Amino acid sequence: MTQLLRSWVESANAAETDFPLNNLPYGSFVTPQTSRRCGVAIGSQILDVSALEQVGLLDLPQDNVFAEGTWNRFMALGPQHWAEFRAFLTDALGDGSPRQGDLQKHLVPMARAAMEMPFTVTEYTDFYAGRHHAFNVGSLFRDPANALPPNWLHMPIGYNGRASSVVVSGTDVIRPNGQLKSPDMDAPVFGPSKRFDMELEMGAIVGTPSDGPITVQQADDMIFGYVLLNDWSARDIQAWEYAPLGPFQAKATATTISPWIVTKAALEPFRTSTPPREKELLPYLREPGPMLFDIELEVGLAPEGKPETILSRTNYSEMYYSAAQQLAHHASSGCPMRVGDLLGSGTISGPEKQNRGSLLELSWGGREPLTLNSGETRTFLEDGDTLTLRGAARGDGFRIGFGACRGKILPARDLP
Ligand SMILES: O=C(O)/C=C/C(=O)CC(=O)CC(=O)O
Ligand SMILES: [Ca+2]
Ligand SMILES: [Mg+2]
Repeated sequence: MTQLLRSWVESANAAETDFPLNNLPYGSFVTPQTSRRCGVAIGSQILDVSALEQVGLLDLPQDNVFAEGTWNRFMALGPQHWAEFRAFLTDALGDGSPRQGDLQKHLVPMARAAMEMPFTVTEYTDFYAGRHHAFNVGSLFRDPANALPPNWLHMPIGYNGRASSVVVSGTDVIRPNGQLKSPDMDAPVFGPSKRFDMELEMGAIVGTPSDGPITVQQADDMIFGYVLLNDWSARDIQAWEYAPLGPFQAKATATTISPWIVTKAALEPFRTSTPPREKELLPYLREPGPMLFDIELEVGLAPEGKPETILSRTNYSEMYYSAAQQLAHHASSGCPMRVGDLLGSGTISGPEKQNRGSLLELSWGGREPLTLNSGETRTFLEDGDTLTLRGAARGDGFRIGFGACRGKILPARDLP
């Protein structure tokens, strides 16, 4: 098991930090004094790499890689530069580094910074690759006897989402209006969703473009890093609109991501395999090695002014298909993939009730309300609720964390 790497930034050596030297995730931030910057999380601090670039302390093949304050231009430099930059940071932030004096001036306390979107999302696709979630939703929306669609064990099913809807943690989420029609109604009405829900997912970020089919190994090599992702979902809008083309407005309100991109490099020690195949996959989808990661996940709900209740705990290793398999499938038609494309894993539910990654499943379609620590009950989200996803891979005496992925629900807009 990998050990904690010690840093001269003391807060990075604490067992409970999300951001030890082993992690070094990438984000974007502003402070009251500065415009948008690219930063690297280290303990309770952010290393301002836009400033390091400006003063000439970085050795990169191009100018102005970090000038815009997003990580897209850095991603486009490619895997060799990703590795070199990470090696530079690991060395320069390591205990006893002679660069401490130069870098110390460019540390910003996280408490003074507000996080922005770490990258510009080029396109966004969401998958449906968690077996427990697909089984549960199939049972609730369709037929418990045929819960999994016939194609499900043969390919990672997905839909094209909206890049424009992806927001960074901390952004409020306005309850959507939409067409609602329950089975007992003759005609739909238009109004606020009454079954507004979350989905606990991971997002994979494409860092290398492709133009044509790729192998699963090539797909894994193309992935730059991972974020936590909450695919906010209006179940009442979804149930009425989804046939036959899939989710549309139900999932177009917002998708929240965690502020830090945890690189694939930081997650390498935590690789794990997808579960045994129930049906043999076609060759283009077979994995040459372990391509999932052991990442513990949880979701908490805090009503306005009340303490949080943990609703669910699960693990990314529950997925049936890895992000690499999803990316290989996505490109299999010749669909070009681009730097900054975001792939949602699909909702990550586990085998037990306390491992379910959506309220749809936790409340079993609204029929079994949950009781919160405050004594209130919930089937779906109420206005004023704050939902927080957290995730970390656990090493020996350290954790590779993502920071919180949080959103608060605001009341629906007045109708147009
Ligand atoms: O089974 C359906 O009709 C729809 C399921 C979903 O909610 C789609 C989705 O976002 C997939 C996922 O997150 O796993
Ligand atoms: Ca989803
Ligand atoms: Mg969405």
